[in-house]
Order: sequence, then C-alpha cells, then structure tokens
Amino acid sequence: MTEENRIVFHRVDKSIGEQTILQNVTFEVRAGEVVGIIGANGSGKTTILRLAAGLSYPSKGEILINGKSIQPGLVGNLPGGIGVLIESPTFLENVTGFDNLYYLSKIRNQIDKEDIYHALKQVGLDPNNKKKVKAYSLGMKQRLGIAQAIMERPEIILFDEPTNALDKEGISLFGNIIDECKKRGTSFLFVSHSMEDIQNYCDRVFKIENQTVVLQENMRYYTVMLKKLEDVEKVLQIKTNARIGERLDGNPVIRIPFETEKELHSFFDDLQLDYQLLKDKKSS
Ligand SMILES: Nc1ncnc2c1ncn2[C@@H]1O[C@H](COP(=O)(O)OP(=O)(O)OP(=O)(O)O)[C@@H](O)[C@H]1O
Repeated sequence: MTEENRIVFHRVDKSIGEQTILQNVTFEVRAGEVVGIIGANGSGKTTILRLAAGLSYPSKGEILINGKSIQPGLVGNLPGGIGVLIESPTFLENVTGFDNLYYLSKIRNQIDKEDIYHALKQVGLDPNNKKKVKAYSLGMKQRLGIAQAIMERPEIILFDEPTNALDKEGISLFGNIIDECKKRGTSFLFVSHSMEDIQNYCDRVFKIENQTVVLQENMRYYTVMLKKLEDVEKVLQIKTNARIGERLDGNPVIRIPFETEKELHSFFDDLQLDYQLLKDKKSS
C-alpha cells in the first residue's frame, strides 16, 4: 500500500458571512486510514465534512481529493467518488429502502441490483422488505444511510455520527463494514461525539480547538493479536481504554492506544505476553 493521500486539507479557512468557523486547518487522510474529528458542538466538524464532500468551498487554502483540487463548480465531478453520510439521511418516504438506493445508484450508474442487495445485507436490512421508508425506525433509516454511503464501494467515505440510533447489532455490523472497507484501502473521515466510536475505529484523531485542528497524539490506536483469551483480561485490567476487536484466525484481537509503537512493545514485553502487532495499512 502506498502512502497515498486521499484527502488533503492545506491551510484551509472557512467563513460563513461574518463568522469565521475554521482557520488554518491542515491534515491529510491516507489510503486505508480512518481519521476521526472531534470537538465541541458548533466547533466545525460537520463543516469539515461538507468541505471534503465538495458541498461547500474553502474561503482560503486548498482541499485535494485524490490529488485533485476541489473547486466551486466541480460538485459531482469528484474523482473515484465519495460516499457520504452527513447529518440525518433523507430518503423518498413513499418507496422502499431498496428502491431508494436503486434510484440513487442510477445517478452514477456504476453498480447493479446485486451490489445494492449486498450493501443492504451488510447493514442488516432485508433487501426484499416491502416496507416504505416512512415506516422505518430511526435506526433503520441510519442503516439505510450507511448502505447508501458504501454501496458504490467509494475510495473515500465521510461519516457524520454514523452510529447514531444504531442498536448493538447495527454497531457490530458497522464495525465489520469499516474493517472490510479498510482492507480494500478505503479512507474514512469520521465525525463522532462517541469516544467509544473514536477509540474503536480511528487510526488518528484530530480535535478542533480554537477553530483549527490539533492531532491527538495519545489517541493513536494499534491493532494487536494475542494468543490467549486470558491475556485479553490482563491487558484490559491495565489499559481500560483498550477495545476488543474482531477475532483473527480464532485469536483474540484488541485495539489499544499508545503514543508510540515503542511504548506498545515495552508494554507487552513487560507483561511477558505473546502478541503480534497487526500493521495498519498506513504503517506498512
Ligand atoms: N449554513 C450556515 N450558515 C451559517 N452558519 C453556519 C452554517 N453552517 C454552519 N454554521 C455555523 O458554523 C459553526 C460550525 O458548525 P458545524 O455544524 O460544523 O459544527 P459541529 O462541530 O458539526 O457541531 P455539532 O457537534 O453540534 O454537530 C456553527 O457556529 C454553525 O452555527
């Protein structure tokens, strides 16, 4: 995997009317990386996603998507396509979930019905459900929104609070989707108020402070495979912010934060545990 940058914000300012929302925002999202954005209400998180989606333009600075600068007038022309779930998804209320996705797929005409079936199954919705969207629960609408964002297998996915209203099963399926997309090299820019989401899914996290983004160094998460289940307990007792991940070849996997890889190795060596650091694409 190359160290290709999928999203680049370079010294971006954004003002709306008289109000300055963002100043000098610089960061990048690499191929196969999940980058989280956190910050207080009204700090500009959604604004960053809207800028990355080409739904709004920088007042100053530059945004590159797959190497191409986002310019006013180029909406819909973004290279490779971007999957977007920003704010509450809106759908045609009087048709089924499947039909909604089918009509949307006709805009680009890149996928067929099988792909839509697959995306719906991935989020745990029955593609043959004849219920109209107006009869969907909040969680079902959210699942449909996720299915819509992933169905065309875009290289870049922008998610605003994706686990909102999802139940336990929905969250677990969402985790599988992130894992599968990452394996394909999909990049995510991810806004959430849930620290659990941020810790579970993000490789790097930026916080909006004083209108700019600051890298949260202590939130770099590593994926580690252990050999024994009891070792997971040992680790969780010390590192309470570690998270249990999907098993790999039957072995337990955890996501665990360290400031540096060196710290990670000394932690596991000190505990004398048999472990394997699974390299993220960004560091391979
Ligand atoms: N269309 C708009 N017109 C005027 N001001 C706007 C517009 N969109 C956003 N803003 C302002 O920009 C600032 C940042 O909004 P944004 O929605 O990006 O924040 P956020 O961090 O996503 O907030 P939250 O956590 O509440 O979702 C807010 O002060 C908001 O009022």
